[in-house]
Amino acid sequence: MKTSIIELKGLTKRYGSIHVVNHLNLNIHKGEIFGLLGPNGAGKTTTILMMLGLIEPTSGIAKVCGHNSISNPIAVKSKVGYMPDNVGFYDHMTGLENLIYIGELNGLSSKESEKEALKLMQVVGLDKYLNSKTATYSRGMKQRLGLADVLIKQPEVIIMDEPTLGIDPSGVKDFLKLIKTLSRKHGLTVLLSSHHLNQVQKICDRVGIFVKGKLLAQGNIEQLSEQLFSQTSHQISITLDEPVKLTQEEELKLLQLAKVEHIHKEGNQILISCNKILTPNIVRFMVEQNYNITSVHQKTYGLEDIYQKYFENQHLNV
Ligand SMILES: Nc1ncnc2c1ncn2[C@@H]1O[C@H](COP(=O)(O)OP(=O)(O)OP(=O)(O)O)[C@@H](O)[C@H]1O
Repeated sequence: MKTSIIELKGLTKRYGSIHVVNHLNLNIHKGEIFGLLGPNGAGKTTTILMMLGLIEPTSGIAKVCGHNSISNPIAVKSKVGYMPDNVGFYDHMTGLENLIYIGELNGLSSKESEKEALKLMQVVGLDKYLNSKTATYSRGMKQRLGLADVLIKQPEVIIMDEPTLGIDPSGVKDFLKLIKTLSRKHGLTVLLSSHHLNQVQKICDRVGIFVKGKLLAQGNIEQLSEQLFSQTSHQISITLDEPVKLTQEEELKLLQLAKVEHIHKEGNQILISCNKILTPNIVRFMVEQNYNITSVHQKTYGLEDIYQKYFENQHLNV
């Protein structure tokens, strides 16, 4: 059975009459990377701060590593490394000095802290910038140093608020890869909040879609896709060497293939929606009808599609 590291039960935060977080139930398991996704103002930061015991919930329970965040925030803080969206450093000190200082604040001796800091600067890829003042660090370098700050505490859980904000695309890729490697290597549980879907999709084991304080859905990409696109979960596009001229009879036969929902023809292309992967059957059918196929593309739904469906769908029920 999976061990829950973060457990939220009916977690609620109200300011006046406004529910910023509304009856949130969520379990995050040991070693998993969970992405809390939602637009600005969804309540992600408030949720994180309640998990850390920094904001008191109006009602409900938040537990991290078995400790109640409200009654035992110190125990929670000893297990969690928190990286806020804007990590601050002492700009007049070097990256290494900043990290050693954080190590000391977390109870390491100067010697231990220096040893650990040197190791971590290498882990996060800042070994060439040990002695540069953090005032000269780029945003991406600061995020890496922020991660080292978190790791020097040897946490069991890492919570990151918008960790990729303001980093360039190649920096983001490297940074997320680093998080994934660290999580897998050390069995670290990672919760990250973000609205950068494509990035998150690459490293998260599961995501939760959070809007106006409510968790609308949670699961891995395949599960969410299945829930949302169960009627037309697959689209196959076939390109021919000439404009598509399916006869009515052919179209009917195609529709009779089990699970074909819809056929759309445009120029040399035919787009078929079905709720089961039927690519081999459809290709065989087209070949049997003597059509020359130049390409076949099978669309699978990604997080971008899932997100869009939740946020841009007129029927959104929140
Ligand atoms: N102390 C407060 N008093 C009143 N409203 C607040 C307070 N703190 C947060 N809010 C409101 O709660 C809502 C959720 O804020 P929160 O910062 O948790 O969202 P978020 O999902 O982290 O968004 P962002 O990505 O913009 O940080 C916002 O509408 C915010 O204005």
